[in-house]
Amino acid sequence: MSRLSADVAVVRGSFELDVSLAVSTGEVVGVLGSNGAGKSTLLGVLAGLHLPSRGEIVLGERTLSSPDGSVPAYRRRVGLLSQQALLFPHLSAIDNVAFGPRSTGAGRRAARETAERWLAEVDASTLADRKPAQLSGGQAQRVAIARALACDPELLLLDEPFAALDVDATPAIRSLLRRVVRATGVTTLMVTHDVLDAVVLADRIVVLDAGRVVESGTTTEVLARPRSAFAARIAGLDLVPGQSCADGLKTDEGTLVAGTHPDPVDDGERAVALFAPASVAVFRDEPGGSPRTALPVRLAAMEPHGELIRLRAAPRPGGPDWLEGLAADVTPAAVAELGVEPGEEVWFAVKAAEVTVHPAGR
Ligand SMILES: Nc1ncnc2c1ncn2[C@@H]1O[C@H](COP(=O)(O)OP(=O)(O)OP(=O)(O)O)[C@@H](O)[C@H]1O
Repeated sequence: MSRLSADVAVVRGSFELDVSLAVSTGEVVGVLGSNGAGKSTLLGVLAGLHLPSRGEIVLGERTLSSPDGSVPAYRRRVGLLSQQALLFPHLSAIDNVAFGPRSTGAGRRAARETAERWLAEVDASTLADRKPAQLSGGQAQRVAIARALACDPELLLLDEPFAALDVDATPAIRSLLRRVVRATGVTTLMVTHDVLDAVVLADRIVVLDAGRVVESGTTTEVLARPRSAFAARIAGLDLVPGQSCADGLKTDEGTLVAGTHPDPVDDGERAVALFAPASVAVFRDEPGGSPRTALPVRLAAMEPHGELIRLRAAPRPGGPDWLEGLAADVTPAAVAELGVEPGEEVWFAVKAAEVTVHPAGR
C-alpha cells in the first residue's frame, strides 16, 4: 500500500484540470463536486487513461507520470471500479476475478485461489460459475470489487461505485466496500455525488470545482464549515459526530442523539447522526415528551431559505463545538411566534424517527 502524491494538469478540449493532491497510505479520500467539475478526469489521469499536460504522479516509490514519461495503465497497479461492473461477458465470475492475477503473471492455479479468496471476501462464492448476464446489478458489483482487489492494487479508484445500483442494494454494497477497503488498507480515492458515501467511507473529502480543489478536510469539518457553494449545498444536512450506541449515537461528551441505524454499525464504532434541518423544531424552553433529542444552543444567525427561515446554531458557553452551524428550517410564522433574536439561547429538538446513524470515517 502506498502514499499517493499528484500535482498535475490535464487538458480536455476547453476544460483544464489542475490539481495538487496527497493521499496518505491507507487513507480513503472522497472526491466531490458538481457535474463537469473534473472528478472523472482526475481518476482517469491517475489510472493512466489521460495523459497530463504538466506535472508528476508518484505512488509509493514509483513515479507513474512525469515530464520524462508515463507508466502505461496496465502496469500502474491502480484498480478502478466504475458505476457499471464492466465484467467480461464471456467469462464466469471467477474467471473475471482471476483475470487480473493471471495477466500479472500468476499461474492458473494461484490465480484461481486468489479469485476464490476474493469472491469469499465479498460474499459471492456461490456466484463463481455464473456469467455476468446471470448476475443482478448488486451481485455484479460485488464481483467487480473482488476483481479490482484481486490485482493487489497499490491505489484503488472508485468512480461512483453505487450510482448504478438500486437503492435497496446500496447500503449492503457500501458497507461491504467499507469493510474490504479497511481490511486491505489500500489507499483509495472515491468519486461520489452522495455525501452519505463520503460520510460512511471517507476519512477526508476534497471538493473540486471547475478543475480546481476548492476545499479539503474531514467530512465533518467541510460540512460544518462549508466554504464552497457546492459544499454548502451538500451540507444541507445536519451532522453530529460521536459513537454508535443501541439507541442512536452518543457524542464524545455524552449527549445521546436518538436515531435509527440503516447501515450496519457496531456499538462504540465512530459514527455520525444525520438529519434534515426541516425536521428540527425550535423551542425557547427545554421541551419534554416523545423520544427526541433536545440540544441547548445559542442562536447564531437567521437567513431566508426558500419559503422557510434557516436558524443557525452556535454552542452556548462551554458547549461542544459540533453544535456550531447546526441548522433548523422553520416557517416565518413559527419564528414570529418564538420571538427570538440572534444571540439568544434556544433549544433545537429532533425526533428519533428523523435521525439516521451511519458509520463514519476514522
Ligand atoms: N472527451 C472529452 N473531450 C473534451 N472535453 C471533455 C471530454 N470529456 C469530458 N470533457 C470535459 O471535461 C470536463 C470535466 O469532465 P469530468 O467527466 O471529469 O467531470 P465530472 O466531475 O466527473 O462530472 P460528472 O459528475 O458529470 O461525471 C467537462 O467540462 C467535460 O465537458
